[in-house]
Amino acid sequence: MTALPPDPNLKLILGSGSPRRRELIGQLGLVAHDVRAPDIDEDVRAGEKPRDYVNRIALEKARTVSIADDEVVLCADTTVALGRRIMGKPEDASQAGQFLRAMSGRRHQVITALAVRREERMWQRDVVSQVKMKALSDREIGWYLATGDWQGKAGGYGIQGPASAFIPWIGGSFHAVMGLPLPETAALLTAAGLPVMEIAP
Ligand SMILES: Cc1cn([C@H]2C[C@H](O)[C@@H](COP(=O)(O)OP(=O)(O)OP(=O)(O)O)O2)c(=O)[nH]c1=O
Repeated sequence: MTALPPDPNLKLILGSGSPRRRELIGQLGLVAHDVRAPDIDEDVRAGEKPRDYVNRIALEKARTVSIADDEVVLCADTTVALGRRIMGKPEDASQAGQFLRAMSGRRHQVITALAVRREERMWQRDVVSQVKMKALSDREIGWYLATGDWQGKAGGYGIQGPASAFIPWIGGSFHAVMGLPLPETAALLTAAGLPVMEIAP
């Protein structure tokens, strides 16, 4: 991964409509100059493995967002994998319920892929985390679905919200499960020349 020198005039574009990602870049002390949500087809290809899928989607998002030469765009994709099964954002509460029943009492993986682009150069990383979900009763699933918190979240749950009551253990990065691994994000943006964690002279 080639690293470019820091350029104080470079502007950060958040290539994501996810409010979680906007909040998480704030933890790195970053404020996006603009937010441009990518609009791409997120369908899984036949036989595609979860890790290949998320990396492909993150790259496609970063290619799709229009940027000027003094801008760098950060895109990400998060998906839940139960073995080879890919669980994206559920279409409705019934599908969210199916996902939760499938994950109940088991471990699954959450993969977040990052893609940073500046002009035609691309920097990419992925982070794989393991998440254990306790055995869920129908009552617990019903309660969670009624909160509406499952909407717009891969696998139909958010570790940062009420579903935290279902997750006794994770191995990996909490922030990556939530949508953006922070050390890796800082490293990719730094490599692309965006000043992150710089001490003013
Ligand atoms: C597993 C999990 C996912 N999520 C969220 C993170 C992502 O926003 C979402 C997965 O969908 P993504 O397709 O990664 O992102 P998005 O559609 O929300 O936004 P964009 O494509 O514009 O970047 O699921 C949580 O917030 N908490 C969790 O615990």
